[in-house]
Amino acid sequence: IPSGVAARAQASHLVQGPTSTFESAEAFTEVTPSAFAEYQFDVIIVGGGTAGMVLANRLSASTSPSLKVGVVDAGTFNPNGDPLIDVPIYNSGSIILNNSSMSTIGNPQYDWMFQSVPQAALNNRILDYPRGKVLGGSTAINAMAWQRGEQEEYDAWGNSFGNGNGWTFAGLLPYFQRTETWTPPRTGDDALLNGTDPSQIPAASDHGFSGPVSTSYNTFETALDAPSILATVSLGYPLNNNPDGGNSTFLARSGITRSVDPQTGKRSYAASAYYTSSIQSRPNLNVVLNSTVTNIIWDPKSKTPKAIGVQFVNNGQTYSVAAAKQVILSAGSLKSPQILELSGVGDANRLNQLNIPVVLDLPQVGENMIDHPTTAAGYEVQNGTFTLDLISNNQTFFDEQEALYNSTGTGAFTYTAQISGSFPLKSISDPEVYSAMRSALDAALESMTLTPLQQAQYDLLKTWADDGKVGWVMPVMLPRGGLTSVPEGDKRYITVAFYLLHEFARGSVHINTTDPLTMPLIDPKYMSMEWDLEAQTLGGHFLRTWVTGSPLNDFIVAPTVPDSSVVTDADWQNYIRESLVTTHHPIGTTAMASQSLGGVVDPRLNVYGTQNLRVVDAGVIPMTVGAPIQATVYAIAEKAAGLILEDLA
Ligand SMILES: Cc1cc2nc3c(=O)[nH]c(=O)nc-3n(C[C@H](O)[C@H](O)[C@H](O)COP(=O)(O)OP(=O)(O)OC[C@H]3O[C@@H](n4cnc5c(N)ncnc54)[C@H](O)[C@@H]3O)c2cc1C
Repeated sequence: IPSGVAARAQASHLVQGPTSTFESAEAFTEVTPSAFAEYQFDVIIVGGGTAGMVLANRLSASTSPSLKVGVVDAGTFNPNGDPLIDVPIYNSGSIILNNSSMSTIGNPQYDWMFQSVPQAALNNRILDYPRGKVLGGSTAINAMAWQRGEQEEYDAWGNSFGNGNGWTFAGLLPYFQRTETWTPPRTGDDALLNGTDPSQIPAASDHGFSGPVSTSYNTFETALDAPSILATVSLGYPLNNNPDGGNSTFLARSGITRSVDPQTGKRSYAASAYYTSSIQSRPNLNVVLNSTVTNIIWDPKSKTPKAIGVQFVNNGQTYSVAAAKQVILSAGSLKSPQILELSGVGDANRLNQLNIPVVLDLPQVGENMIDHPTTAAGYEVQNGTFTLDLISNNQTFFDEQEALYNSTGTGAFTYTAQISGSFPLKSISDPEVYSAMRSALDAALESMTLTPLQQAQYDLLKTWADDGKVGWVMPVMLPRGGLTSVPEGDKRYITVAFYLLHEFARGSVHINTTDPLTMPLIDPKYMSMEWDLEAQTLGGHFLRTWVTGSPLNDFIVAPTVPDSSVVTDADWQNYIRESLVTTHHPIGTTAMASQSLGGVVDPRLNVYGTQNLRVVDAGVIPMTVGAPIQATVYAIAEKAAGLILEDLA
């Protein structure tokens, strides 16, 4: 059996292998920072990530108005494509191949490599917080799950936070569709669940067919995929035929949608999709790389704070670039608040302490951080079970799959986690346990001083939990080990994990220094609310139940980590405190909500109290949805592009 080292040698071979994701490598010419700073832009986009590249594309396409658009990104871009980004299996390369240089995550060439502050409720652990630091942002390093949340969750943005009908599920649906070119899943004997007929696959009418991002379904399966779905059926849960249509609960019969091009088997992401060579050659669009924006430049003549440009640092040099009409912060939910605070927009007390002149007292900047934390459980499965462990422990399999991928873009190298769906809390809890949790929650909330936004959010969350319709935990299956324990020899594993979709904890991200190149203090405050820990504990019990469902139970040998001694609530809580990590979906730090609720941006995504300044990224999501968030961020940016063009016309 080949060693991991041999597997890594093969893998590094592959790094030179695959060809460009882009139509042609010719179009992209890197602009120098000094040349970029000289241009007279109408719009400057800070951050060429998920939202930023959508805006760059849509705004520079407009003829009325016609706009000169500049994008400043701190990361790099390889127009010839990059296997670590393009080849889906490398998303988890560091785990599968036990080598972080084989992965974008944990690799400073691609990842900001943020870390949280010590988390009091997690035994003071400091958690890694990866974020994409390349053109395309976090979509270049994410796990490619392409899911939407529940209709109620989006409707709340419009109806409960004062943003109006445009920000409801129905209002956003055209923008979800505008983003994607969707390829339906397989049916019949070829389907993930044998015999799935065309009436049981997702509704084409909910999807888009001419958008930049290619979305599709896995075509490669291990021995554990279908049994994991069927196990929930044997436990009495329904399956979801159409999880992207506004009801995302329970496991997706066809697997979840993913952002992978089914023709090439490559990741489809914000740079490959929205910045193709024809877009790269637009004369009115310029992108400057390796350049970190430090602050907004304000018009000294304007009474209300008016953004007229930004400063950025490239290779130790500071540059200023002008924006005649608009500065858009799309630096992501962990970085846009930092830029606002460094520019004097934030809580006046905090800014005063750092001697930053207060341009605008907007106390909610950087508050209201909400995420999806995760706990995972590993099991050893029967010897010889066909799992993805073969990639790291069987050289022949690796070679075959590498050759297959390079010639056809199919096979194990295209695998992304596909068994997932959200489960309402009541569907996995005993009624008595649930009602005890609810009483304790009410008591806890009564003793807290809530912001108006929290009050509105918690009212909704309690209703959703009680109604038992909105998903609360999201189980996910990975057909391999390496996540909770180091795989041994030729053994085979399954990892089951669950995301907590609706935390009550509210974290924050703030600066504690005026140095713009220092990472902000990221404090998700995970499990700081007892309810969250109890909900997460229910998730732990659910994972144990899941693997007892038939026919998955036939494969299970024994739990690895946590081991079989973890049984009671207290055991699970200890395990959760020791092992919980982020699922990488922080939102809410520049929330779109009415001013009376403490919003940072209005429904047109303008920063309250300013002129010519918007935030468009995951930070504007006022309360999280029960799904990974990339599809939602793309939809927000598509909608924002329309709003901006209307306002600038
Ligand atoms: C490891 C990981 C796995 C994930 N998995 C999934 C998944 O499977 N499915 C899913 O739906 N979601 C997933 N997500 C979440 C999702 O990808 C992100 O929430 C989303 O892409 C965020 O988009 P954004 O536009 O807000 O920010 P980003 O896409 O992160 O873009 C921000 C951009 O701004 C740039 N930037 C930041 N600060 C500055 C500055 N000061 N100056 C210049 N440029 C700057 C960054 O380099 C980056 O390009 C994952 C995220 C990560 C990190």
